[in-house]
Amino acid sequence: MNLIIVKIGGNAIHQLTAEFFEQLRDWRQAGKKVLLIHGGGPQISKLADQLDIPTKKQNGIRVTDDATLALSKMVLLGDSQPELLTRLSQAGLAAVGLNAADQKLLVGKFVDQQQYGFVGSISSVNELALSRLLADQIGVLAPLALTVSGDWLNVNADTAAADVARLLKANQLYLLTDVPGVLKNGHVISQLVPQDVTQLIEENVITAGMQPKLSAAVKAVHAGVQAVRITDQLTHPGTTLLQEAID
Ligand SMILES: Nc1ncnc2c1ncn2[C@@H]1O[C@H](COP(=O)(O)OP(=O)(O)O)[C@@H](O)[C@H]1O
Ligand SMILES: CC(=O)N[C@@H](CCC(=O)OP(=O)(O)O)C(=O)O
Repeated sequence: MNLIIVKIGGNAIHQLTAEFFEQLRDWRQAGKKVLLIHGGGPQISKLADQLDIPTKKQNGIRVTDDATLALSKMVLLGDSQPELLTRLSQAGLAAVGLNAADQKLLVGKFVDQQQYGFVGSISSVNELALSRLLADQIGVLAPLALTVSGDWLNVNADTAAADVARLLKANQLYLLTDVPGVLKNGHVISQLVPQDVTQLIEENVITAGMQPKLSAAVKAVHAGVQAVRITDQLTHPGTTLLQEAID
């Protein structure tokens, strides 16, 4: 699909600039379909803390029991998504809020129920419905999925964005985060290919939240997404992950 997917982390929702909205406007005017996949992790952790529900993460993934799942749905669909939609509306951009249950948009499967509880990855997307929805508005999609038997699953937002990009063969995937790109010795690495990622993980240059982000990104380029950009601003080049190096 002629599609650009942008993942916006929970922190990034509060740091969107005028340039961000201008870029979205330019893409829409050029006839591109745009899908935003939002996070909300810091907000989920904050509410869990206020409710005395312990936060447990393994490999950057939230271990999600019944109470945490209920809380995650409430925060993502009741706070993070409307917040982003408000910003888009204020910028004069037509947008629609979406979740897995709308026209079975996202079907998911458990990652490892024993280890993570109600955590999933995306196994299929209702491409026809999504394509129609994105014809005349920007889509704003929450990182949740429904299994075929109707269980809700919490999905890491980087994984959700990369899964959807892979399944729809999006042209480009942007992972907006709180750093200007993948850093080595304090400098942004401008271009990476999958082998570099493996090496930088072994060398402990890529750690913490950057590791699941890049693993998801590598899967997306292997599946045919032309480029994945990791940056703090749509208008900054950041780090580009490509399947093969170009000069
Ligand atoms: N090589 C690296 N370059 C940049 N950031 C890195 C690197 N290794 C680990 N990180 C960490 O990864 C973080 C980004 O991942 P994460 O916190 O999960 O972001 P988000 O919430 O936007 O998904 C950075 O803030 C940084 O602390
Ligand atoms: C399973 C899992 O880890 N889900 C994430 C979904 C939100 C997310 O990823 O938000 P950020 O991008 O803001 O971190 C979570 O519960 O935090």
